[in-house]
Amino acid sequence: MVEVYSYPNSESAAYALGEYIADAQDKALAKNKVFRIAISGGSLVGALQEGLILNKKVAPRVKWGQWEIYFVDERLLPLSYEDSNYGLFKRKLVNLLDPKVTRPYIAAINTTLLSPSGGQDDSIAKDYEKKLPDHMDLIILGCGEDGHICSLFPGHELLEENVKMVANLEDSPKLPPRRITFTFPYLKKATQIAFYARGSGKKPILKKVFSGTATELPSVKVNQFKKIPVSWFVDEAAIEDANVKTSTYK
Ligand SMILES: O=C(O)[C@H](O)[C@@H](O)[C@H](O)[C@H](O)COP(=O)(O)O
Repeated sequence: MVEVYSYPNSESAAYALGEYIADAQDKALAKNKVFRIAISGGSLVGALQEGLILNKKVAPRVKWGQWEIYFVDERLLPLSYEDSNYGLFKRKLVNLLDPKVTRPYIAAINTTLLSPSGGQDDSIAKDYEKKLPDHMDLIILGCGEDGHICSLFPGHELLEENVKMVANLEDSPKLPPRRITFTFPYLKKATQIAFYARGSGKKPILKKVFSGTATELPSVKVNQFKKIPVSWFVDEAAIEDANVKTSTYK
């Protein structure tokens, strides 16, 4: 079941996403001691800053010390590099937290396995897979202008991967080229999944995603997951050409 929550601008979409995440946290913590969430890179990280820190209604609800944070994909670079999703998340969120706040566990790639040749990239993927819980309470995805999610790109052989939960690739069309990524078998284990997409640049792809015919797109394959609630948080600029019923969260 897919819900599309649309807002006048990207900030209000991010604020609503923050409330949805806090609700998912509360649901998970009612059953377990930890909230296991996997996030994407890109514009989502800024939205998480808005929705979980700047959003003063949600910020006090976030129990960071009980969070385990994973990345649905990661670029195979040192964590301090501009393009590292881990580095971006630390800079944009964790470093902004009050020093008194207990820090979340954040699963980084094993950088001792990094090499210029990429000779151990498959070991980085295997090592990351070992860090993963059986499933995530929540996975938050972005949607690329080509409809990719994580580092799963339209037409790429990794879309057919049905054994590995985390795979590596060296030919990402979105730079940098060497990455690890969740695969569909792992995405399908999530309790719930949300997307965040903003801006007029996403208008063409969201029109395709909700056209009912673009079944080959990775983001559409997620919409078709059985038994996993999928929620999109979008701004009007991104969704206005899509033929889909929208509402607002809660
Ligand atoms: O590491 C990555 O590159 C992201 O995980 C990637 O999957 C992202 O979510 C999409 O490319 C959308 O990015 P934007 O939201 O910035 O367009």
